[in-house]
Amino acid sequence: MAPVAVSPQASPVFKKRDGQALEELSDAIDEINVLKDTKKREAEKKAAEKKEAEEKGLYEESEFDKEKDKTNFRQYEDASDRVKNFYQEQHTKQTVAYNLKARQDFHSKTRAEMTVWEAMEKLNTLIDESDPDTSLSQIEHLLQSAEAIRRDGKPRWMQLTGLIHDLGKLLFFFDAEGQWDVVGDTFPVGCAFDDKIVYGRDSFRENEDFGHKIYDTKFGIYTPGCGLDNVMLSWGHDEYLYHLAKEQSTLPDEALAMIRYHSFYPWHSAGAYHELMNDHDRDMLRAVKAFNPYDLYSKSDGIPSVDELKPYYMELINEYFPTKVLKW
Ligand SMILES: O[C@H]1[C@H](O)[C@@H](O)[C@H](O)[C@@H](O)[C@H]1O
Ligand SMILES: [Fe+2]
Repeated sequence: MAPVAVSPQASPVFKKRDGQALEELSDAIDEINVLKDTKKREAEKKAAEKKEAEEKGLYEESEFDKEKDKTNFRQYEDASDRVKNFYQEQHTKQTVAYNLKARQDFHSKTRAEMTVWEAMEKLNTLIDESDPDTSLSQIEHLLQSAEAIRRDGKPRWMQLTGLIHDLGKLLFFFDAEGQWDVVGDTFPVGCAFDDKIVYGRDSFRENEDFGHKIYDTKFGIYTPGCGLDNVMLSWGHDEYLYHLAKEQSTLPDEALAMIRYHSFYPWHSAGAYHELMNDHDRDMLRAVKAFNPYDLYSKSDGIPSVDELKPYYMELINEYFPTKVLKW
């Protein structure tokens, strides 16, 4: 073998050993790198699988309500006068003019500053006059929804959405004119009232927009496919909390849609107003439909223990509301 240029002191034996050690070291480094790489890929794969499982979970059919008789819910014809009178008033007073004013008022000030849990406690005295299915306090209804979502193994952000979805009813304690501009099913104003709304088109006879030459036409002030973001839904707790959560939480779009549209039964359950949707709304409709059973059918579940559940939900609230004290 031809002599190699090495320093005269270096013995060929050592050189050979050094070379071997170097090679071994480089092999070891390679091995570690491969291992690191595999670990990284494994972690990425796991995260992707977890995300997929979570998302699949979101759209999977609800389990908790399998044994329930669904025909017992939302029976408006047999409902009490309290419910009937509520809708009579709501359908008369939710006009385009009122809705423009309500939105202006909303943006003009901060009504209170408090945490999500404080808001739940404040809401505790309100009994919803529009609801034929529960006379429980709102904190109990919220915990029932959240617990049903949790029991079915749905994503954490969805559990939190269940917990807060009706917190907008706090409006009642601020500027509301009654319950009619806080609770109840919602519907668009500015286009024809659909017959699929509770108690039908006829229940809007006293509304000043009924028979209006623009507002009472199929598309009214809107255009086909304009997207629900551009549609004025009757003002109340959904719209109010949606704006708040959009600005002050890190909840995903699906959660915001669940909040904004959960009372829009004519759309998410009866199939009305679909011509106004855009592609994003079609995606969101799936999420809202997935949420609906937890809102509606959990009303016949047992009464949850507020104190026992508080620690779990406090952690969840802090995860998605980084500022803790919110502007209401
Ligand atoms: O989201 C619900 C739903 O729309 C009910 O029908 C109504 O009675 C409640 O007020 C509301 O919170
Ligand atoms: Fe609600």
